[in-house]
Amino acid sequence: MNANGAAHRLSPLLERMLGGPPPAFGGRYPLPVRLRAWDGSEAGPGDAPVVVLRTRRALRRLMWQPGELGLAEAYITKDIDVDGDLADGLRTVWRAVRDRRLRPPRLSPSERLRALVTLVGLGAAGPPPPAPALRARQTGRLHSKARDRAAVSHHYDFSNDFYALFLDESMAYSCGYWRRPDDPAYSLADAQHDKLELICRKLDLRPGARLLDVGCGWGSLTLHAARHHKAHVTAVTLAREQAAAVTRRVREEGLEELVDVQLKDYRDIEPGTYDAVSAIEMGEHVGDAEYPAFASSLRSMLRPRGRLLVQQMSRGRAAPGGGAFIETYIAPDMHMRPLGETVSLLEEAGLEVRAVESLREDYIRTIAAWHRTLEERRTEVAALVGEEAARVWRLYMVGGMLAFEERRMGVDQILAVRPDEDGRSGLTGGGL
Ligand SMILES: C[S@@+](CC[C@H](N)C(=O)[O-])C[C@H]1O[C@@H](n2cnc3c(N)ncnc32)[C@H](O)[C@@H]1O
Repeated sequence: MNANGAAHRLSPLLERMLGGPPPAFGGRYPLPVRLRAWDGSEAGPGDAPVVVLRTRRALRRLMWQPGELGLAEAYITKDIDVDGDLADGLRTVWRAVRDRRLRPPRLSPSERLRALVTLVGLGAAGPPPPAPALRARQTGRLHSKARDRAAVSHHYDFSNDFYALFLDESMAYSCGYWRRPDDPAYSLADAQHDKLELICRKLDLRPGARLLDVGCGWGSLTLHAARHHKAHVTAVTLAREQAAAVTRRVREEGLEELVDVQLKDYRDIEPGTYDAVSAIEMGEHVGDAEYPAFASSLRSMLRPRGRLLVQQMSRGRAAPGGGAFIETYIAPDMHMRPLGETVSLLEEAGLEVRAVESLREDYIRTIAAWHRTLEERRTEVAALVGEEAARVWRLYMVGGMLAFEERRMGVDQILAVRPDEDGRSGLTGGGL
């Protein structure tokens, strides 16, 4: 073993930089992971997940951009890696942050100087490396129509072929409803079908009913409602590639009489009196200040006693966005809030909330299924979108799974009605 190897020189430095406040009886918390450096040297606990610093450039990234984004970018560019299961590695780091055994880097001026000397000694000091080209660049006023269009385009116009590689055949890009999770023959496609059916039942869709599907994605609910329930659907998306795909699918299935696809912002939807409105994992894009007006416009689109189904992710008030990595590489400008606050906002808009159902565990299963397929098809994925994008998506999937597993995020279906002026809801009480 090389006791003078890079890992041995880095380990105490990182412990000093990142270690939480010392435990009651002195000493420092050891790093929660084992380090393996580019020269093959290793340091740290023997039974911990192994973080591999493949290059000296990894240190430059972390030095110039400490924290979540620097770490993520070092992973994306393959400067660092996790040996074995990425979820184990992230889970370990996340728990150490949660338990304050790790903290954001903080150094006194003299420690900073010593850190620099160590890095120079390792040949790892230098200017900041360029960021990966996949970064989203957001300009303009937050949630202006132009900025929202750009944010939506960054994520959803990325590549229809790529999404088709890992979504099930319905192309649902939202949490499924796993009715029989213990049945090995029960698949993601079954869970998405059961989710779509559940939504149609909650919305009481009957032949001829008029549904407005706001944020229709690649058309999973739109097509299901038209195909199986003979509903007339107005399907709205802000993503050009999605609108083109839904239009093509509608034509292929001969559903032109039932479906009208509109490429537009929800703020530009023509007034209507729909029997039902759905917003399936679209509200996360709306923004905090804009949500009351969004909720009002959903209500205004309903006829009296019409029903609304919102499926939406939730998150603690202290961390309403997706975090630095997701904001920069996946979906900029997302805003989530605790479930109860969304319920209040819908009620303040004049809607009556009738039922709330949590699907948190279902999202762990849904993302696990997407992730499994992306891993099984990793060669095709890399050929289609490139190795860096494949690594962005691996990080996104694994990080998302952990967030739902550890209850940092939730996802819920909220059923609401627009009562008529005499207060009648059209529902008869319990039981949907
Ligand atoms: C996560 S996808 C959900 C897709 C679909 N509902 C499903 O379950 O598969 C979010 C959708 O919201 C749409 N969206 C986001 N912001 C929007 C806006 N300002 N106006 C209209 N649609 C928007 C996106 O275009 C995308 O179709």
